[in-house]
Amino acid sequence: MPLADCIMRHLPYFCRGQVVHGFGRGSKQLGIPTANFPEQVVDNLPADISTGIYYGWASVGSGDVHKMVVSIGWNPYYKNTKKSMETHIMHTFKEDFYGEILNVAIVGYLRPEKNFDSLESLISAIQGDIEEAKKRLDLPEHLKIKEDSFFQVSRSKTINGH
Ligand SMILES: Cc1cc2nc3c(=O)[nH]c(=O)nc-3n(C[C@H](O)[C@H](O)[C@H](O)COP(=O)(O)O)c2cc1C
Ligand SMILES: Nc1ncnc2c1ncn2[C@@H]1O[C@H](COP(=O)(O)OP(=O)(O)O)[C@@H](O)[C@H]1O
Ligand SMILES: [Mg+2]
Repeated sequence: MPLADCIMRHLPYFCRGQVVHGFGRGSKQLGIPTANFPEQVVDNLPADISTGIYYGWASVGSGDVHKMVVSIGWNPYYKNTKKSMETHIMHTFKEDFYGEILNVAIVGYLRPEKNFDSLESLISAIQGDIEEAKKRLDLPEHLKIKEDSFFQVSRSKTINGH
């Protein structure tokens, strides 16, 4: 089966988990903070979902649903030994949300993970991903996922306190 078919079979992919600390490499200082999922959520990803850069929707706790990009893999630029799943939400938050529940719906695939010659080229690739994701998420087929009951449930759950 072609790689893209393999990936698309799993999309949209919904998952949630508590936001944990990453490697603290200062992605925040670079203007691109990424909310990291715990190991358990990463281990639960379908075995044949390819590592790479994806886009979709995300909410924190019972908050609003925003556009997001997510990186799944070993960050070849940093040569991580542990697979990570990190979400950058296209929204300015008033404060950090470590420990809160992050809800994500992955709807599309952008590219494989790559190594880069410099930090600047990694940053501009990520900025390119963000712009591309913003555009693609305006397509009706993706916009409808924003309204999915997955996000509604997380809202009512929290509001009703169970
Ligand atoms: C949209 C997006 C694309 C990314 N693409 C790559 C990539 O191609 N190669 C790579 O090594 N890391 C990539 N990263 C991961 C960054 O290297 C990572 O977010 C950074 O190391 C910060 O890690 P930290 O949260 O542990 O501080 C990407 C991250 C995002 C959000
Ligand atoms: N727009 C955003 N997208 C993702 N995380 C954000 C955003 N704004 C603030 N944050 C906070 O920044 C943290 C991630 O920053 P980062 O520099 O990647 O550190 P870490 O290495 O701990 O993941 C998230 O866990 C979250 O609490
Ligand atoms: Mg991070």
